[in-house]
Amino acid sequence: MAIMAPSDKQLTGLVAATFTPLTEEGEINISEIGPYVAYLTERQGVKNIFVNGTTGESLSLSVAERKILAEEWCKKAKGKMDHVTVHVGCMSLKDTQDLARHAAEIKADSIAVIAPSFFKPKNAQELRAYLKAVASVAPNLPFYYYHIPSFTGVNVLVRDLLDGIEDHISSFRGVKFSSTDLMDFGLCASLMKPNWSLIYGVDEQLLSALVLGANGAAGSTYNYVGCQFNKMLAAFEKGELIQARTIQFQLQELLDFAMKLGFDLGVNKQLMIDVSGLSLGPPRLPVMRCPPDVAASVKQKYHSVFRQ
Ligand SMILES: CC(=O)N[C@@H]([C@@H](O)[C@H](O)[C@H](O)CO)[C@@H](O)CC(=O)C(=O)O
Repeated sequence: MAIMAPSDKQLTGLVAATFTPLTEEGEINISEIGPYVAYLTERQGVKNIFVNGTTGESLSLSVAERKILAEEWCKKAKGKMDHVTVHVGCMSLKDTQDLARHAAEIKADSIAVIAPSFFKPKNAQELRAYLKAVASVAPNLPFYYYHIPSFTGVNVLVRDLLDGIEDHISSFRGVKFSSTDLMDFGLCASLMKPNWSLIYGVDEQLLSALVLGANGAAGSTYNYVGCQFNKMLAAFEKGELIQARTIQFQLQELLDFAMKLGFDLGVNKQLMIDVSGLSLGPPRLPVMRCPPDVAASVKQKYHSVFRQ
């Protein structure tokens, strides 16, 4: 059994899946990361971040850019954030291992990995072998499988993956579960070990996942409505289900409105820019910038739903 580093603290609560600040020309805008960290901690009450995930456009960034970002987030989060998870998944095992090694060097608190989506693992055994090969290069870093079948097309049931996983990956610490399959999620919850975390990633139905046993939540909307979700978590913990449901319904109302107008990363990033005032720039092609009329109506909806 590997001896875990002192950074092996359990991941719980809200985790903001960060957007990547880009300049208007599409280059990394590193100078926005310090203000971004301050905005999350001070205005949203969010103390955990998930860097270079789907929201962070990781698969549209080069490995070199991802290293620069991960390094800067870790630097700026030091002493301010409780936990920095770096997503290291790429299409190639070698690139993924490279990023996993790098995350260990820069002292990230944990890593998460999606399944590759071109040549896909076909079953739990193949997925486990892939994850083991990644974890083996950073054996002291807490390791999470990141399940996001809507993007990867890898529909291996997570409960099958969990079967005996610690015999293969001693640093395994849980799952970031971004699927709407609540039966698979519930079965994972029933298999959880005390030092694992089950982090849910579909913000619009977080409350259902909390009922089933989620330890926390990682998502894009916690960047700009984290303060509301923290109220929902507090209400849930106190057993005030009606209050928790009211907040969940508010977010559903906002996203339902945005989805009808074509909610995607471009719209999501623009919403974050409008709410936070940070200069996060456009998304990277092929994702398009949010059209101004869509941005204006989603922003108006945000203010009407979350009237302070
Ligand atoms: C598919 C997707 O983008 N899911 C988001 C959610 O936060 C999502 O934007 C939200 O639930 C609205 O659908 C997160 O799970 C993604 C995430 O955590 C990441 O950056 O990897």
